[in-house]
Amino acid sequence: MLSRLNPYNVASPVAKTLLRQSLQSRLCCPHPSLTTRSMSKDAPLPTAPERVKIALCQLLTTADKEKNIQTAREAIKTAASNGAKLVVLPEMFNCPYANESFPVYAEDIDGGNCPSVDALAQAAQQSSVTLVGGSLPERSQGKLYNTCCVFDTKGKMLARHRKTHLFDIDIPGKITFKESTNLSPGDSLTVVDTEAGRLGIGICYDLRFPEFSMVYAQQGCQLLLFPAAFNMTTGPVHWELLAKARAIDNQIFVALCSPARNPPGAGYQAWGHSTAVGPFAEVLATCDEQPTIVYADLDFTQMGERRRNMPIRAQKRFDLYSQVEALGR
Ligand SMILES: O=C(O)CCC(=O)C(=O)O
Repeated sequence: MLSRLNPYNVASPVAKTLLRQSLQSRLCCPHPSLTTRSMSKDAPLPTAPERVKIALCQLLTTADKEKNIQTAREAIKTAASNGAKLVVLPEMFNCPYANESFPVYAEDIDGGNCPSVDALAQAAQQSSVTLVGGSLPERSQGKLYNTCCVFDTKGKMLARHRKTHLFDIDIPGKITFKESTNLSPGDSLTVVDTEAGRLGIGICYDLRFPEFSMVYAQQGCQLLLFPAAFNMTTGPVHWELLAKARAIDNQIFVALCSPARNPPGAGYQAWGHSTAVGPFAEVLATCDEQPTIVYADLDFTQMGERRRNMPIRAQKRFDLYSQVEALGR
């Protein structure tokens, strides 16, 4: 059994085996809202590494889809040549972040009409990296989603995460955005086993919901990855704070990958500041708003140490929290 004082120590070989067994048995009756990929009987789980070098590609998106795809390809190649094993792209990397753009740039992944997705698969394979392909507008059965595709080092798509919490906000005089005008929400959380570790995938606004990240931590994820595009109102105050909050809530690694900031006058100005945070809420790497690639070396064994030092998971008083859902409504 996992030690009560060390419930999260997924880095130890024994814990890894137990976690694997427990997750495999859970596959028989998975919770309908949780999608766990690459865990079929014929696809053995990749061995979780103890360390991984990640690259957060803060790309400048333009109205030219071809150009955006090419920019992504080049960044993936550069990141791999600098030793990154896991490469992450920003939210809506192939189009301007605007409700009017989503239907125009959308791709039908199931229908095979998806040049951006094909390019990502090829780039992952050519550079032999695990790729979390930011997000793009996906068209499926008459609906549009904000979708993140994850690829293995052979270019095979391991998972698709559809943004579950849509960005519908109104801060008068500052920012009003209603993603639900054109997009539909996804209905599942996405845990992906990759050569770079067990990943929990969210998109931007998903970061604001602590329960979302908590489920991923409970599922043994090592790293929470959020392609995201915060804005000039919430970015300065909430971006790093939220990354640190999710990291410290769950004693887990968190990384956020933003687009670079478009010039003043552009329809949407992203905050930038792509950032990786460790399980003690320490900023491991960050940047400003310019196009760049942020690299971070993650040592997953630190999660076990943090959780041993401060075993908050085992100390939780779930007996007192049962009304959280009712109170939240
Ligand atoms: O939560 C925020 O402040 C920004 C979220 C956002 O931009 C998004 O979900 O696309």
